[in-house]
Amino acid sequence: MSLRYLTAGETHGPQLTAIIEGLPSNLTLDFEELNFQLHRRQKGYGRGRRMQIEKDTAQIVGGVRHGNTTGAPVAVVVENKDWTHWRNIMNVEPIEGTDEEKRRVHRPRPGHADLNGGLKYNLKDLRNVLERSSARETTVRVACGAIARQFLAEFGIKVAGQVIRIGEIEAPVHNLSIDELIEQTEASSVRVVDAETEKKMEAYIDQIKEDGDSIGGIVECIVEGVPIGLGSYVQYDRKLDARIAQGVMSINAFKGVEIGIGFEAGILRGSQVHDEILYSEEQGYYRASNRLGGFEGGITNGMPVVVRGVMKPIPTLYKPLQSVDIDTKEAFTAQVERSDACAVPAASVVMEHVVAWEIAKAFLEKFGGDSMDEIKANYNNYLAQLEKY
Ligand SMILES: Cc1cc2nc3c(=O)[nH]c(=O)nc-3n(C[C@H](O)[C@H](O)[C@H](O)COP(=O)(O)O)c2cc1C
Ligand SMILES: C=C(O[C@@H]1CC(C(=O)O)=C[C@@H](OP(=O)(O)O)[C@H]1O)C(=O)O
Repeated sequence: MSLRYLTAGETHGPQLTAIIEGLPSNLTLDFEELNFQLHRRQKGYGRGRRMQIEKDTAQIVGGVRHGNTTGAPVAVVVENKDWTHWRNIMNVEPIEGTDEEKRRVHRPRPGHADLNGGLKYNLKDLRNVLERSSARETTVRVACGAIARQFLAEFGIKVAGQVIRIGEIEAPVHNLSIDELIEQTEASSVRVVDAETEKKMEAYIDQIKEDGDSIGGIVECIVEGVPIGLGSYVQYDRKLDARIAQGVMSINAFKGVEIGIGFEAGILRGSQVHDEILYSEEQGYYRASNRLGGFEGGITNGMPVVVRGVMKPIPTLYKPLQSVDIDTKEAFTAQVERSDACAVPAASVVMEHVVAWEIAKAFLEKFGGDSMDEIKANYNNYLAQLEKY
């Protein structure tokens, strides 16, 4: 059975829920580390007031005993603290009340799922759309990814993320190791490694917010220690770079994905793009560069996996754009809901976990087994095979 999960829950409902299937038994979970990852997603300069209300904590309500997975589906719950303020508005049972009391949404926000969702599901209260389309759902996606990340760590695979750009401001290129990158971005409010860029980005976000506007950016995820051979060229849906791209594109507000140098590959010559092959006794086969971001033929080549994603600006604007009231069809400005001005730093944490998930899934497909011991034996066997090749 391949690794998979489903999520359920609304942004202002009682909780988000995820059920993960396909995890092996005897994976020891570090709950503190899991909650640390949820906490990281909540941070980042430019977030709105909601993040001050929530204190995201994962409750594991199935599939784990005494800290270890059992092989059964793992069920994860994250409560919405804000629900206490929305209890009546979000009631499952019918309740009497005016539109105002029900916080009905009827002036769709351009760029959010409001209008498309309303038309598609024939919903006249667009709250029914935004409650589920909200990026609040990424909380439990991070919880699932954090478990995947712990699984990968058992095999020495490390995941880092950083912000490359917020609007007009670009972070300078650096040469840090993955451990240094993890440490330094962790200490930054915008998840960059130098203090000067951090200050510039903060001031820029302040200005955008003051203007009643929003801003997007570019984020990067790096995964080190990935073995050669995950994914496959033999079938379109087994290409791991393609699966990672789908995962990244599925994050709310993401509009594009690049692997390695990505779109630059359309500008440069072949001799400037392809990574030359080298061999040494200690390292085996390796590459002189990593422009292709760790992939050839949809298969990992042992170099770090490097993925970039672009996030558009947040659709909810405090100075709203033109829209149409779905009741009267009259021109109106879009509804204003409480909102972030910039969620790029938070989104980079989401991307790390989405990428970790896809790699863990491909890892399990290759070295699959029902327990950690079985997977480790399969993995070591494969490493020995590579060595003999
Ligand atoms: C971490 C994160 C936080 C977000 N916060 C908001 C927000 O506060 N307000 C908003 O309108 N959109 C926010 N978004 C973006 C919307 O969820 C997204 O634009 C919407 O679901 C429509 O989907 P699409 O942009 O992928 O087409 C956020 C996205 C992410 C990843
Ligand atoms: C709740 C989260 O992000 C939310 C994502 C979001 C949206 O429309 O996507 C809108 C906002 O919701 P609210 O109106 O309740 O403040 C964000 O706060 C979160 O990231 O946990």
